[in-house]
Formats: sequence, C-alpha cells, structure tokens
Amino acid sequence: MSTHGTEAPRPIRIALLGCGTVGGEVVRLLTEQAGELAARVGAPLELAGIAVRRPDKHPELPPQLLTPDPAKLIESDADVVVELIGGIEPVRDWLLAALHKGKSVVTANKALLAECSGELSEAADSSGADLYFEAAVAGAIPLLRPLRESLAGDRITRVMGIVNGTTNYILSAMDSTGAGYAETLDEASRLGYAEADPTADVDGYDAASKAAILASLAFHSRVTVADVHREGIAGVSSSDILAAQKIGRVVKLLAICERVTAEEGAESVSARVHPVMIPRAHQLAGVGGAFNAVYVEADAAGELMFYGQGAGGAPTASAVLGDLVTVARNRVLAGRGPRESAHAALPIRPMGQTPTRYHISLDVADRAGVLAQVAQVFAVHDVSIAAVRQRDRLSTASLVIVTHSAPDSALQSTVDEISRLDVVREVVSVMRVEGEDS
Ligand SMILES: NC(=O)c1ccc[n+]([C@@H]2O[C@H](COP(=O)([O-])OP(=O)(O)OC[C@H]3O[C@@H](n4cnc5c(N)ncnc54)[C@H](O)[C@@H]3O)[C@@H](O)[C@H]2O)c1
Ligand SMILES: N[C@@H](CCO)C(=O)O
Ligand code: NA
Repeated sequence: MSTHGTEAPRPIRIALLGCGTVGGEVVRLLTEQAGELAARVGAPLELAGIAVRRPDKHPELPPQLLTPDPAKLIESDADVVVELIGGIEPVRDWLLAALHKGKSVVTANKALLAECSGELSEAADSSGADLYFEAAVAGAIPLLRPLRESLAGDRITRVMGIVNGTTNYILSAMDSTGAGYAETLDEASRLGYAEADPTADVDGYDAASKAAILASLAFHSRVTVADVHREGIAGVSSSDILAAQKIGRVVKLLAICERVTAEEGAESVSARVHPVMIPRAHQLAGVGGAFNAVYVEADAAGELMFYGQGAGGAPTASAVLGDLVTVARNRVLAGRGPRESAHAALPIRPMGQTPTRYHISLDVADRAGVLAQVAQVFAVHDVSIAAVRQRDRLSTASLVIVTHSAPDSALQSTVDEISRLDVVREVVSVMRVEGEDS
C-alpha cells in the first residue's frame, strides 16, 4: 500500500489473538499511543478484532471487536495477525493459514517457534508476508533483531544467557537464603513469580525453546527444541549452592549456544540448557531476581551483553509493539523485512561430544592414597584436572575438583566411576562450570 497525493492512508488492520497478560498491555499501548504510532508507521493502526476464550469475561474491551473464534479473525480483512495465545496446536494451523493468505504475523510464542519456525518461515516466504517474534526470547530486551539484523555481517561464535526469569528468581533466592529448592519454589509461587504449573520453567523447557530460537538466528541454521540438551533446576540442592559459594561461584540456569569447530575444521552447533556454576565476578552472576541477560560473542564485535526485563505484560508488549510497528511500516512501504536465514545448515553436536568442564565435590575416606585413586579415574577417561582442593575433617576429607574442558560424556563416565569407588563416601555436588576464575 502506498500513500499518493493527499489521500488519507488506509489503516493497517490488526487481528489480535489472545488478550491476557501480554495482549491486554498491547491493547493499552495501541490505544494510549495511537497518534504517535500512526505517525511512526505512516498509517493508523486499527484493531480488526480480538479473539479471547471467554468474551463475556472482558467488559473492558469493545464488545463488537470480541470473538471466541480466532479462525474467523484470520479470515477477516486484517493485514497483520498478532498472536498472544500461546501453545502449539491449534495456533500453528491458524498462523500458517494467516501467512499463506499474505497476512504478516507477530508472535511471542516461543514454544511454537522452537518447534516449527521452518514451516512458518516457508509459509511467510510463499506469500511475501513478515514473521516477527522479538517478544518470544528475553521479553522486552532487543535481542533477536540485533542477532538477525545488526550482527548479520559478523560471525557469532557464542550466545549464552539467563533467559528464564522464574528459575533465575528461584536460584537467586536459594543463593541468598540458603533455603532448599522445594521451599523456594513454594515461595516463588506464593509471590506470583512461578506460574500455576511451573513445569515449563523449572524443567528447562521454556529456556530450551529460547535456546533453539537463539541458536537458529546466531548460526544461520535450523535448530529446534528437540536439538537442545535440557536439564532443569529441580535437581539443584542447597549443597550445590553451598559448594558454588565455597569456590567463589554462583549457580545459574544458562542457555548456551555455541559454534563448535572440530580439529579437522568441521563446524557444528551445540545448544544446551542446564545449571552452571559461574564466577561471582562474571557479568551474568549479578543478574538477580526475574531479570534476563544474554551475552553474545562475535568475531568482529567481540563481547556484547543484553540485559533487561524478560517477562511481564508491559515489557513483553513493548517488544510486540516494536515488531508491530515494523511490519506495519513494511505494509505501508509495500516492502518486507529479512527472511529466515538458514543457509549455513550446521549439524547439531550431541551433548556427549560437547566440550564442558565439571566441578565435583566429594566426601572421601581420610587415608593415604585416596587422592591418587580418584585421580586415576580421571586419567583413565582422559579428563585433565585444572584444580584440586582437599580439606581434612575427623574421619573424612572433602575433595573439590575442577576439570579442564573434556567431552561431556567422558566427564559423566568419570563421575559415575568415582561415585562407585569404596573410598568415596558421598558425591556432594556435581555441576558444570563456565567462565574462568579471576
Ligand atoms: N506473560 C509473559 O510474561 C510472557 C513473556 C514472553 C512471552 N510470553 C508469551 O506470550 C503469549 C501469551 O502469554 P500471556 O502470559 O499473555 O498468556 P495469558 O494466559 O495471560 O493469555 C492468553 C490469552 O489467550 C486467550 N486464549 C487462549 N486460548 C484461546 C482460544 N482457543 N481461542 C481464543 N483465545 C484463546 C485467552 O482468553 C487469553 O486472553 C504466550 O505465547 C507466552 O509464552 C508471555
Ligand atoms: N515463564 C517465563 C516468561 C517469559 O518468557 C519466564 O519465567 O521467564
Ligand atoms: Na526480546
């Protein structure tokens, strides 16, 4: 659509699917900032309709716009579909239908994108529509657009960050109070941080979806949630938190996406989500409560850090509105934003072959030769030890070992074998580490 002469520009019509925590804030911002948004877009933004499960529960919204039927809105004359319902089916079918009809889509739905972004991108390409999803990862933080656009000329080697606010809140609270996981989760639920069903957050599914989206954009390859190694925080104990504190570290649930280059030069992508001990001086260590932060390394740019609110109605709506203004501008100018870039098609490196480092804390029998026996197990698995600390108590000694980098499967086998040694009384804590001690 172009604006010729003095003709008033045709409004850009928006079908809003879902009007809950995020959708409600999108409607508020669209209404409160209507004049400014129209000036930025070059045409007014107009709601064509709003789909909600129970229209009778929304007295605050204009009744003539409400429908319980998203499919009906997809069939309407809307130019853009903003999807804020969540989940995979039936949303996938609705959005595919919208894209095939040439309607641009803005969504915050990480679960859907992490499973079928390839299919959605192909549908967008087939009709020349836009597909934008900045709100799907790290809420308000501009992160996907910088990866997709600002860093398009660079070579990204690593994206690592805290992308789930619920688990970061729980781990921060465990670190400051010394309380256990179950107790802290209860407190987080009581305060309204954890959702009624916190499974997607605490078991790492939410972060794994975000890791898949980040790895796809950073490495120009299609990475789905099934490609991401996932461990949640339910297994993090107060012993782990204490063990981390004793070595000047803090436990965080990190999403880590890396470009791994093998000795013969072949490249692959490793994407994983698991608890990690990082030095207290690390940039990510100071990120507390429900905040998100993502650290990006690129060949020419060096190190970059993105920080801010990763969830919540208004912050997430900010990212949705940014995308909405962009796709609406593209409509006004009859243009299109960048397509999916998956040309590198890098293979996925299995977790077992991904280089990691471990921290292992053991209670062992306090007698001669124990350290040599433990060290022998590391040697057998070709795992090199970076540091050992030993402390004697009455009849036991505590042994703290930090390894050098080794394939994750070799480290796992080392821990399994050590835990079976007669001289090992208890494996107190085992966790991967990232970042060098200062
Ligand atoms: N809440 C956040 O902080 C946050 C942050 C980032 C991304 N997101 C994502 O944004 C999306 C929306 O999240 P939310 O927190 O606003 O959810 P919500 O549960 O508050 O709202 C969902 C809305 O969808 C509507 N809905 C559900 N099923 C429907 C159906 N079958 N037909 C019509 N309407 C239906 C509900 O009526 C409600 O209005 C999700 O994909 C979520 O993952 C949320
Ligand atoms: N449940 C998510 C919401 C934002 O995606 C979180 O805790 O970060
Ligand atoms: Na974002």
